[in-house]
Amino acid sequence: MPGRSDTAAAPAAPGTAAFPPATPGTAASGTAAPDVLAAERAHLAAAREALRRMRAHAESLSADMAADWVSRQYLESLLDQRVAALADHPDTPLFFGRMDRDGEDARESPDDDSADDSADHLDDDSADGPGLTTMYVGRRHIHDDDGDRRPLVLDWRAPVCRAFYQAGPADTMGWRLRRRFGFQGGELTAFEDEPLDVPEDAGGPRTSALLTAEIERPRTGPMRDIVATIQPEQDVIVRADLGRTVCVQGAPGTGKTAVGLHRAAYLLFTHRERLARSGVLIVGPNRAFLAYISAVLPALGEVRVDQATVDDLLGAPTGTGPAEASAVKGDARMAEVLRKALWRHVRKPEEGLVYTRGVAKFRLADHEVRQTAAALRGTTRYAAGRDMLAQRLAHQILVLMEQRGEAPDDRVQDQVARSRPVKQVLDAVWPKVTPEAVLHGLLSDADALRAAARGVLTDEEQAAILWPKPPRSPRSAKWTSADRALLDELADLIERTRSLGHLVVDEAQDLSAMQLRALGRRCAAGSATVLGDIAQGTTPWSARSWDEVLGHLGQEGDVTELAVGFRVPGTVLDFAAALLPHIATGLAAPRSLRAGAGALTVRRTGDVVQDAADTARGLLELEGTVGLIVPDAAVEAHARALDAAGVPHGVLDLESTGEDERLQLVPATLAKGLEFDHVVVAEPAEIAAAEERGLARLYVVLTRSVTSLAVLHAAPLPEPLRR
Ligand SMILES: Nc1ncnc2c1ncn2[C@@H]1O[C@H](COP(=O)(O)OP(=O)(O)OP(=O)(O)O)[C@@H](O)[C@H]1O
Repeated sequence: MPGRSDTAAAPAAPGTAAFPPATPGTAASGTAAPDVLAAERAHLAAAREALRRMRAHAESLSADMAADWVSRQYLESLLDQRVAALADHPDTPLFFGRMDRDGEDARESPDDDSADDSADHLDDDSADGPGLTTMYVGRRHIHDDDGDRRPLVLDWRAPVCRAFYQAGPADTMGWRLRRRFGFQGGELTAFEDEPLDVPEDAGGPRTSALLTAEIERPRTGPMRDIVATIQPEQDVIVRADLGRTVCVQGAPGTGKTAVGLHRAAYLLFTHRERLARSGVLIVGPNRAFLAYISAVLPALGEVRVDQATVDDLLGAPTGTGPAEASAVKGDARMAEVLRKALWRHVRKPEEGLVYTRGVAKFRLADHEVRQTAAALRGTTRYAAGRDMLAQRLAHQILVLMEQRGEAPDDRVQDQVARSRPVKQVLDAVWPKVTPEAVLHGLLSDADALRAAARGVLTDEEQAAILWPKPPRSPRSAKWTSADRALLDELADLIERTRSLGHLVVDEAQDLSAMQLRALGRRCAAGSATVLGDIAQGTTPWSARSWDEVLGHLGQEGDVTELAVGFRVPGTVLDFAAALLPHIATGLAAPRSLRAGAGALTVRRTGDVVQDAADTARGLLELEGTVGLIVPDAAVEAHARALDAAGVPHGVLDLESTGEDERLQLVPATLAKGLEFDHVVVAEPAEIAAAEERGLARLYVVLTRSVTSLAVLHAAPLPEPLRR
């Protein structure tokens, strides 16, 4: 896909004047506007020049003062990163907003907000904005190089910039005016003023032409950042404390993914050092989705955030299994079964321990070994327990040596612990195991499974997961995606999984309890941002409630809801919402920011495949991206029809993103999380019939468009969509 050249803030809406009014009666207008625009352009030029000087300064720094080679390499790489971060991309505006308040500008710099160092030092004092009467908000901090390093642009993540996103008439946060800028390319072409010190209801509800223009700006490639137009309710989530796990329920297009990515960028800025050590990870449903969101964090200056699918983390499946087996294997009760299965590997000793030193023999009776092993069983991770058993047995031998008048030291204890007789006892009593060997043993052997699952799984459930034809060895086993989560659980029972600092989990409603537990281990010492929509759950184990999800994740957190849809126009959203009562009772119908907007066509046709190709070709005449979303089984037929009609297109599959083509042919099961300016959906009934939660899949598919949706069908529409 093409890289984003205009990561910028909102451009002027096509067809609007250079100074689009934001709020009735408050816009820049008349003769004042050109002056204002000229002054703002002058500030942009000054900021650009200051950035050039900051970069020149960074380039002049040398790593030569480093004490040794390793430090020099490290310093050099930091300096390189700093120079790269200070690059000025001509198409990216250096600021997108401005705030004003009355008073004297104290001309002092807020705590250095630059993202190069840890910003852990940004304490509460700086949150109020020290002394500035005007501040410009942008993607990165830029300062003058005069003595007091006056900030020309503040990083949007600095505490003081919270006001740009959250101040309103109800709480002005000490500011008088918010100004948003519109850009075309790198050119500042428009501004929009919003006075904050007027009563809330004066002049009717506030709408921002620049926000609407930004949302409706045609898509050209991967997802873009929303830093210029983050909404107050989104900003609260973005800036939630690192220590807090936040769970966001939101209808399609309410900005959950965008919010999760901006939260990652915010946390990295605010806790740079801590998170550089512990790490931040974004988990998404598949590679196509990760590719789609991959440009957002780099555009925000964060290039070192890992993005992974659950398969990347737990290991790609090498086989598939029946849905009933996956459902049981995904259930949280499996954790107990696995725990029992693992600890059954610790066995009663048949013999004691005899350790020979010189002519002396030291003996521990079998009941002594048994007691020692029994005292440890289940109190630690399995591997640590084995090491501790070795040390305890060695210690008991040492006591016998002392009783004989010897004076052995710690080194002798280590020798004994590593000796052959102790190892033999360990192998008999507390053998080394691998997750694969334990699971292979469990799923191959009805007796072993019964022993571990007694009182936990029913006979039918046990039968569902028992392999009908067990593979000969763990190595030859074909592991399914559900098995991978079980292996991960076992791996953690054997050795503790390392926790990261923060995890962003998108489309979390689709994860099984066991997958959530696996992710929970990876943020056990940190926190998480959990994003999803119960109505878009398409797996047989999809979550019914967020409390349940948080419970499996092992995190305490607040559930918040995003209610306003930014992507999907009102007419399209209303059409899709007819499915809601059938897929998620209790969820309110989503609300679109652009209530009256959007073009919806529902057409019955004799030849869906041909009609879809023709419709897609017509849509390519318009600006922006086009998604042709079809039943998985029909992808090939549609690809052939597009080829025959000479319509250039990419085909999305699990590994690819359809490359650079504006038209993407999308199997229904890969549409989740994606969006296109124009969407054509082929044969909804077939999409709905293809899987157990097919209506939920259809809801996902119907909510991917920003501008228009065409639904083509030969078979009757699913009942809830017949109007
Ligand atoms: N504050 C905003 N300003 C501008 N655009 C926004 C804003 N919030 C969201 N959007 C845009 O709305 C679209 C939908 O956002 P996003 O994909 O994050 O929604 P979502 O809730 O994750 O959707 P889904 O559940 O369908 O995956 C994106 O194009 C995003 O850039």
